[in-house]
Amino acid sequence: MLTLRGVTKRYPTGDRALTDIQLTLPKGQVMALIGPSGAGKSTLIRCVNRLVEPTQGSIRLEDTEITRLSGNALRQARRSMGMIFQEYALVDRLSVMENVLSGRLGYVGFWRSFLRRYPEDAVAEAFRLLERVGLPHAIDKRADALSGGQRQRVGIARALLQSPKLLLVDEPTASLDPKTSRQIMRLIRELCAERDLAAIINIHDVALAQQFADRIVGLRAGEIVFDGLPSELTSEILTTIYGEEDWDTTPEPMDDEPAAAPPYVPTLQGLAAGGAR
Ligand SMILES: Nc1ncnc2c1ncn2[C@@H]1O[C@H](COP(=O)(O)OP(=O)(O)OP(=O)(O)O)[C@@H](O)[C@H]1O
Repeated sequence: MLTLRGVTKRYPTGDRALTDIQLTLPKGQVMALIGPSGAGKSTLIRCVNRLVEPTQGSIRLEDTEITRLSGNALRQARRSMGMIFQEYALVDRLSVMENVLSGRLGYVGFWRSFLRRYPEDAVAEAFRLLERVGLPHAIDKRADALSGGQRQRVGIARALLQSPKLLLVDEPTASLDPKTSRQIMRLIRELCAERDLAAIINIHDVALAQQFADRIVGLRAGEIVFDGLPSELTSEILTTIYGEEDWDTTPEPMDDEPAAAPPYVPTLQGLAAGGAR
């Protein structure tokens, strides 16, 4: 349903961020995009909705050749791709409901949205979505009164109000604690399953990616170096993606430290044993 062929991005500075990316994402598939800083993950996600212009290659969403569009047609195509951001991108002084409704800005006319008059069906759907993401009691709260996890739930509801065909998710858990991160990833996964919605999730946390994605794509220096199932992600493959590291050990307490519980560090072994929290 989403197909990338030969996508290359070279920034005007000369940085080559992506090289000849070939990728097909079927309907309903949740794909995690992992890789070290600077590997090109954000660039790839942003090329799909053309927030970043690919230098070469083609991007197709169902029957629409995204790379050929401009003006109104591009705006329309972007509506079919919901974006969820690391820093939530909410308007702090607006209520939760108004933030969610802003997901419809591309549909209602400028004056209507300026006057904040949204069609009844959009308001009804926003209520349903806020209920679904677990925020039915926060509808009238200002966005800046919410916790990080609640803000991300608003971001998810806003993206879904667009009725997207595809979700583009950029480090959704980077600012969240481990438990909230898991809840957010679980929510995204469940919503994708309920709606047969495909998602590309750019994420640094490999354990979360393994736990909640159907497929993992590893980028290194702008190239795909792994594309497979979460269960296929071995230490060797992690080394191919990120470089040399001892992936299977957890830190030992120092001799003079009390034997407190070690900090949670997900390991492949722990995950295989179902030990991830
Ligand atoms: N606007 C830009 N202008 C020039 N170079 C850029 C720009 N944005 C990104 N780059 C370069 O493109 C490469 C890929 O960057 P990108 O942000 O896509 O990587 P990333 O994998 O998302 O990194 P991170 O995990 O740190 O967010 C890097 O070398 C980066 O310096």
